[in-house]
Amino acid sequence: MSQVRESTAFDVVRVSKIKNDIILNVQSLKKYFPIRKGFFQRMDGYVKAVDDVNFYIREGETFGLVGESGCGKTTLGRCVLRAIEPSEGATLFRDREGQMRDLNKLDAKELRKFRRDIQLIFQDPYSSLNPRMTVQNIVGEPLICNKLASGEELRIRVRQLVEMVGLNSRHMDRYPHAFSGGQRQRIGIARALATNPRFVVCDEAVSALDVSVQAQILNLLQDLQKQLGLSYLFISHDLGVIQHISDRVGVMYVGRMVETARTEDLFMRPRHPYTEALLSAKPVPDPRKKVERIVLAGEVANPANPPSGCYFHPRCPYAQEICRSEKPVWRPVSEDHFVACHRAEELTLQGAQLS
Ligand SMILES: Nc1ncnc2c1ncn2[C@@H]1O[C@H](COP(=O)(O)OP(=O)(O)OP(=O)(O)O)[C@@H](O)[C@H]1O
Repeated sequence: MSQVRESTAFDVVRVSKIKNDIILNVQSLKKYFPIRKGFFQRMDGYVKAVDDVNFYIREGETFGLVGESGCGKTTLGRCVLRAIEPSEGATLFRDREGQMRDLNKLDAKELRKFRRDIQLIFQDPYSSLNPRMTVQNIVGEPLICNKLASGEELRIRVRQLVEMVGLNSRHMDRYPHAFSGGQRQRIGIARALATNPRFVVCDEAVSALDVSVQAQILNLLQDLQKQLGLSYLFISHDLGVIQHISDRVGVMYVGRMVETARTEDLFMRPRHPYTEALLSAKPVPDPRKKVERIVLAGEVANPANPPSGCYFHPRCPYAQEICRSEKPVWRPVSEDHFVACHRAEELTLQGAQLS
């Protein structure tokens, strides 16, 4: 625990010291993309894609990350994987010996070791698989690259993985084009699981699929989680999917985490006005149970030039002077429920009907 920083504005550090079931603890994470202009590519500010984000994920849990397009979900997922370098902050990950290690401080060699433990399932099962490779080669590649299997052992391991995701192992010598979208996503999952990871980032993993196929893949991910003890960071813009799969949910707005809570708590008792508005737009199967839709005024803020104070204040129906001038502190409002809103303790907000 020596690498835990003391400087965060709230209690995640304390939480992680008390609870040893946290696998990932993200602290004050930032990713600012430089904006360059003109012939000389002069620096002209930053896009604050991830702006001081804090959250944690427990072992064996699914943490759903939701928010409008462009709010920074993908960038956050990539920073956690260190597929892109964060600008600042810590990503503490529990290693197999139980120690929390800051992934952002690891050198290339150490990071390679961790890469086996942390994998990514992509959104698009059509473009993420190499069309010139067979299923055997696609799924086997991470095993070869990490020197985990070769020869007959490799073939046996790939067959196990392919069967584990519900595909017929007789089709291992076929190419991706011979499979449907759902089957391709199963191949992508088998590949992600090849190195026996403990933590998987699922970035819009079912968004490109038909609704009936979505349900099958979500069920598969849940079965695999139970079987293998996986922890997921599940990124989606679809609240229905997030509600179905997540144990806890985080809501992002313009690069910032505005609220995290257990799924039922977040849906039934939101504490941030943006979460309330997002939930009010969620489709429900029974229209008689529809809650009043909150139509937000104005546009989503520009992450290159965010507003002062709370980034949501220009659109917030509850905004007061303090919201315009001061950034709200990220703080716990009840167990496992964190929020960044000046008025979180005094507002009673409308929840959603659970479907
Ligand atoms: N490489 C980059 N260079 C500059 N800006 C970037 C880069 N990647 C992302 N951004 C910007 O960062 C912000 C967050 O983008 P990101 O793709 O993470 O959002 P998102 O919530 O995943 O959106 P979507 O659901 O549409 O994928 C956006 O304003 C985007 O334009």
